[in-house]
Amino acid sequence: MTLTEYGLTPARAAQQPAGLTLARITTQDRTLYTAVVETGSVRAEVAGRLANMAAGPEDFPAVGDWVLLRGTPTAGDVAIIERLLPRTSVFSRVAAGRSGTEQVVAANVDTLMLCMALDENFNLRRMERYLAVANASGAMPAIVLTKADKAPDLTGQLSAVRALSGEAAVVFCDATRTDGIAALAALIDPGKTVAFLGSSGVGKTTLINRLLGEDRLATGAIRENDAHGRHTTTSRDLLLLPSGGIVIDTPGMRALSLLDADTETTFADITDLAAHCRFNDCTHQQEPGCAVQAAIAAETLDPERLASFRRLQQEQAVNVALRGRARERAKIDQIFGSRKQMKQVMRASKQRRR
Ligand SMILES: Nc1nc2c(ncn2[C@@H]2O[C@H](COP(=O)(O)OP(=O)(O)OP(=O)(O)O)[C@@H](O)[C@H]2O)c(=O)[nH]1
Ligand SMILES: [Zn+2]
Repeated sequence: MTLTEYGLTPARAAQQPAGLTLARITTQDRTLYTAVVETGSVRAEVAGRLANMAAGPEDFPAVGDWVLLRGTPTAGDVAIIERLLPRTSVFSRVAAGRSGTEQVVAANVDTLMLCMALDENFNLRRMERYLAVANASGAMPAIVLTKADKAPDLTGQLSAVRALSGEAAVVFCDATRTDGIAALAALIDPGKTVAFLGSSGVGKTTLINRLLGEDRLATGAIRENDAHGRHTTTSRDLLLLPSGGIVIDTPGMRALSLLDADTETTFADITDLAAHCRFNDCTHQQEPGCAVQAAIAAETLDPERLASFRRLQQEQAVNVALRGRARERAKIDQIFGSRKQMKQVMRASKQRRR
């Protein structure tokens, strides 16, 4: 086993200072991690406080992260995580409990496979939402249309998706055929990390199993769900594919809540049009000289796409506000223990100054 198989690049390798060992997190169970080093797997825990840690839960390692371990642990050791290396991409969700608290579920995904079935669940607005999330994450989006055997109008559906895909590759799969996922497999380069996003039942497990090779893992063996539908087997969060790719498969990754969205990139056609509106602050509703409304009148822009753009923008604004507040709370808790204690500290320091 070598770290290159786990996606180590020369640029990452250069980030290893003397006395510390580079490792990639493969599983996480609360504060206990498994990580791979050059000689194999180690169990790892975070040092009391990460050297470069700011404050929030987003600063803790997650599956896919590159970290630096204290000393030179080898396979089977229990290691201490000293530092978290910068991420190329990050996926978060709102943690259960306190509203707005961010929880990182995966990091350093190169390509995010946005999965949608071509059957009756096909929905272009949902794909726009996935694209907005992917475009904000730092990972490259790719669109994977599943269940091609159930497509009522494959050609029409493909061109509708291509019209909104931007830079993302678009492939379709039919898992009922032996060669049905070749186009997907071709998107996964050796040493690159991918993850699958899509609603329940679109066929993500089926695709991952196919990529792993059927003889290696039978369906159902990858994920042993408990009564709450969560993984009980956490040892399969980061998987090596026989073809040399890496798949991150965590439950939080599969159904993403919209924490970050990049509507500018995702709706580049609309933002380009808006640049030609007469008024800088045009809301594209009934202003004169609105280039967006003109495109709708000319039937070159789908009004539903404009509605989708608006909806995502509004949701994003709310999320940004919520997140700002949650981050502030987390910082206060970390520094002072609680808001109440912070107030006491402030009062005391005010009195001292008098
Ligand atoms: N007809 C058809 N059925 C498929 C195809 N791919 C998957 N299925 C079926 O769709 C169902 C759901 O597939 P899964 O792979 O479990 O879906 P999933 O996205 O992993 O679902 P969750 O685990 O709930 O997230 C299964 O019954 C599969 O056999 C396909 O290409 N064509
Ligand atoms: Zn306008």
